[in-house]
Amino acid sequence: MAQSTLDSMPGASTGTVVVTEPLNFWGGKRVKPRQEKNAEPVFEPATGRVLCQMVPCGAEEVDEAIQSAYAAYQKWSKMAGMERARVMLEAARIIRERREKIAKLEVINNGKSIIEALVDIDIAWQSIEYYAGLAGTLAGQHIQLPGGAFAYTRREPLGVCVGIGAWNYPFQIASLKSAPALACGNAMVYKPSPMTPVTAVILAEIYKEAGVPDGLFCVVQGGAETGSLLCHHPKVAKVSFTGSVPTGKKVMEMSAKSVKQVTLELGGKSPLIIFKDCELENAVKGALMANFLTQGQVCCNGTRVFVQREIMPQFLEEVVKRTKAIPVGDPLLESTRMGALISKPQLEKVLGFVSQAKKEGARVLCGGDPFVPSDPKLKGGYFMSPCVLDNCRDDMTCVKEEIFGPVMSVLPFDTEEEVIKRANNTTFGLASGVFTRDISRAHRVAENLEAGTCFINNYNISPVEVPFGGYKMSGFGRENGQVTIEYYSQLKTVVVEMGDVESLF
Ligand SMILES: NC(=O)c1ccc[n+]([C@@H]2O[C@H](COP(=O)([O-])OP(=O)(O)OC[C@H]3O[C@@H](n4cnc5c(N)ncnc54)[C@H](O)[C@@H]3O)[C@@H](O)[C@H]2O)c1
Ligand SMILES: C[N+](C)(C)CCCC=O
Repeated sequence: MAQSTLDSMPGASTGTVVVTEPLNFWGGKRVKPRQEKNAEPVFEPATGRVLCQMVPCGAEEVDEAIQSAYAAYQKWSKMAGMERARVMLEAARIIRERREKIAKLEVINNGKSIIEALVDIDIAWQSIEYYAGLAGTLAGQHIQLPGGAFAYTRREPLGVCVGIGAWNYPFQIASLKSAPALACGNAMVYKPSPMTPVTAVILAEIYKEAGVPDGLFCVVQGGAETGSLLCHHPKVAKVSFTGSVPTGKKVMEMSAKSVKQVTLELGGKSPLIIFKDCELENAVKGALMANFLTQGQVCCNGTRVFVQREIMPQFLEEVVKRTKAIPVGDPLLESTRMGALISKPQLEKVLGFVSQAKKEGARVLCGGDPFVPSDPKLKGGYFMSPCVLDNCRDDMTCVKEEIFGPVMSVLPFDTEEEVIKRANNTTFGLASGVFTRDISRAHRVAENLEAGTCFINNYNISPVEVPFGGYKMSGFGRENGQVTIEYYSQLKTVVVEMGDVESLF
């Protein structure tokens, strides 16, 4: 079964794939949905054609998946870290071996370019490999106490963790959440976005093939209702959520009812600050990387580009020239650099932001229109031309709200003090960036920006070894890096008396 969806991939082209296999996975196998009458069509963004049906899981199915994960957790958590590592390394190897096929399926479901999807799949296996490396290192402390007594700590798993993902990095988010969870000895029940249901189940099959106990990584399909069943389930110890701020708040509220641990990876409106002493070509390239990956549908994008006034004309000329040259079109072609947005409503929402920006006084320097590729099969796709907005002010909607599309807002500034104040004037705090040749300024700015990440002289690179997560309303907890072990484990203290009990009673 694992191979059936992927087997059609090598020769697959845009507009040809239909996925018919069940998309749920628990108890070690794909599971047919029970309530077919609730099926929702899932669209291929590049064509607007129906790719598959997503049937949301109800309470019984969610419970079955969680019970199956719990049974697997009891076996997996008793294995040595080194044993878990061996299985995880095998899963990473299989992903690496099938990277092209998985990337193709991701493109067909998500609309991003194949060149980006391949990187996403590489980050996925790297994450599993990285946490496999840490699995054997989990250890506690030994603490000496008076009279020969001592204490020690044990790093223990939490139990069944739930992962809830967004649609912009479907396979990668499922991997980034499950890798540290499994390394620590937990099981995971994962719910992908209802818009991108097809690749998480491939990950589940690969874990199974690699040798995890049946049920260790389960996939349940669905939207808000299924997500809420997961957050309320009494056997769930933790919820790791990636998505928007409003949904993140709901997840936190629901999890609070039974005091579940929560990690929230939420949205952003990140500032990218370009000083006049920067290396301009790199700064322009950085601004493009900060705005146009995955059609601009990236949480940590640097969508408020602050440019020091003296270099604004040169910056705009170069950034517009390069933006106009971005090849938009069939995401499965290697030459394409921008594919289709996730859905028609998302495309309309983003175009609406551009119209609103114009009404509020912004000037469109390029793009911002629906784009119809010449290839007839792409006529129904959700494409738009990447957009650069000039004449922006801090009070404009396009500067304040997360657009989640290929729209860069450019703002002038004069001094470092002023720009830091303006950059921090947001409820979000996911990422930030600074371009300058002045090393002291770079670190001073990084220190003063209220964001979970600051990129110096680059943007949107996130190796798996480096922690990633938000400040302020962009969330809390971290993904990637060693620190994430702490978010998927708990510390038990064992206190050992070696003498007699000195009782006060
Ligand atoms: N910080 C990060 O790492 C990161 C990464 C990717 C996306 N995002 C953010 O995600 C957003 C876009 O993704 P989206 O549109 O899928 O977000 P969303 O909040 O609409 O949905 C995210 C997930 O939550 C589920 N969900 C919806 N309502 C729920 C409920 N009541 N209870 C439980 N689950 C529920 C959805 O089905 C989906 O799986 C943007 O704001 C973006 O910035 C953040
Ligand atoms: C890999 N990137 C580009 C840093 C994206 C992280 C996930 C946010 O949407």
